[in-house]
Amino acid sequence: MRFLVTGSNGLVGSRVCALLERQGHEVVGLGRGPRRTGGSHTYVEVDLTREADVAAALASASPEVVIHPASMTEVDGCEKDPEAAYAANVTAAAAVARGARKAGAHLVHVSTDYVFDGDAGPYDEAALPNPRGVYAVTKHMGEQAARTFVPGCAIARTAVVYGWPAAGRPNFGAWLVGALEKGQPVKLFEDQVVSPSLADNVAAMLVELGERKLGGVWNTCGATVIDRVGFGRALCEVFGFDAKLITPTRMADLKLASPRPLRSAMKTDKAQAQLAAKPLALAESLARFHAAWKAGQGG
Ligand SMILES: NC(=O)C1=CN([C@@H]2O[C@H](COP(=O)(O)OP(=O)(O)OC[C@H]3O[C@@H](n4cnc5c(N)ncnc54)[C@H](OP(=O)(O)O)[C@@H]3O)[C@@H](O)[C@H]2O)C=CC1
Ligand SMILES: Cc1cn([C@H]2C[C@H](O)[C@@H](COP(=O)(O)OP(=O)(O)O[C@H]3O[C@@H](C)C(=O)[C@@H](O)[C@H]3O)O2)c(=O)[nH]c1=O
Repeated sequence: MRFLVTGSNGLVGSRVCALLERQGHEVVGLGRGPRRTGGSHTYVEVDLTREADVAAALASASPEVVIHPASMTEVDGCEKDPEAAYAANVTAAAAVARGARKAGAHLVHVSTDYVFDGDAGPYDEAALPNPRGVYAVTKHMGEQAARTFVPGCAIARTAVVYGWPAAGRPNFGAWLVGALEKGQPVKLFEDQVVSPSLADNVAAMLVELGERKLGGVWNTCGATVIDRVGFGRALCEVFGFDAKLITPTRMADLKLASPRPLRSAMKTDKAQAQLAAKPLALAESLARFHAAWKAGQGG
């Protein structure tokens, strides 16, 4: 099948492209600026906020499936620059969805657990979003844009994505490993309960949603619900790092620009039951993360 993947220089997009290539699909990756990933897929440089350029890229690629992970993902950055957040998370999402519609392509639109207020997680796919903060609001608007132009699209929500090697901005897992392996202390939130997700596992679920042209909302995240300190301690056990380097802290103690949900974990029963690519439990995800890290170190 012919796939178009946005954000192909980013963490999720790069893993989606790599997996599609391994599976023998034709892949066109769209990214901003020069190509920053390997692989043999076609790469096209496009600023997704430029609607005419997006339309031209989609028309020329003529994909059967579009996977759209590209986004402004710096949560505090979005709060400080709502214009940029709106452009990247709403205008671009609408442009990609319009292009997919014109091409007659299926759309897998990638979104976030942060569409929820976090007052009552874990959430299933039927739960009603109540986004707080500019990142969350614009991601929710992006979902609506995708559904407007491609009603049969998949809305794939994921959460706290980590992977090695890190592509795109530093991810939570890679940031932790980088600090802990140097013996640097870290402060982790004990009061934020999430569904950490290994990038390769997320990619596998997104690709399946594309291949099977499934629509509707899907929680495409890890299967384990855990707070950030619990994640850090589990990571220390798998990597052999000193868990005493972790100091539990509360989110309110850090003066972050954007509000964040406290309990935005998501239920994975639907994906577990209906997808061949199952959401992985934390132990398995961390084992794979560790193996990738060791391989990257030549060990
Ligand atoms: N990472 C996480 O913890 C989570 C991510 N998600 C969602 O998953 C998706 C993928 O996230 P992830 O891969 O981690 O994010 P990354 O930040 O690693 O990648 C996003 C990519 O989008 C690109 N991009 C942003 N704006 C534009 C633009 N105007 N034109 C072209 N490309 C653009 C970025 O380009 P550039 O490199 O030039 O900035 C970057 O390569 C997003 O939709 C995000 O909201 C959901 C929950 C958690
Ligand atoms: C999680 C965490 C972060 N921090 C710091 C690091 C950083 O400066 C800031 C924000 O951290 P993070 O980037 O990991 O957290 P955050 O930006 O909230 O991560 C979110 O990203 C977006 C894209 C999503 O959609 C969410 O699912 C979620 O993964 O807080 C800590 O000091 N301790 C912690 O336990």
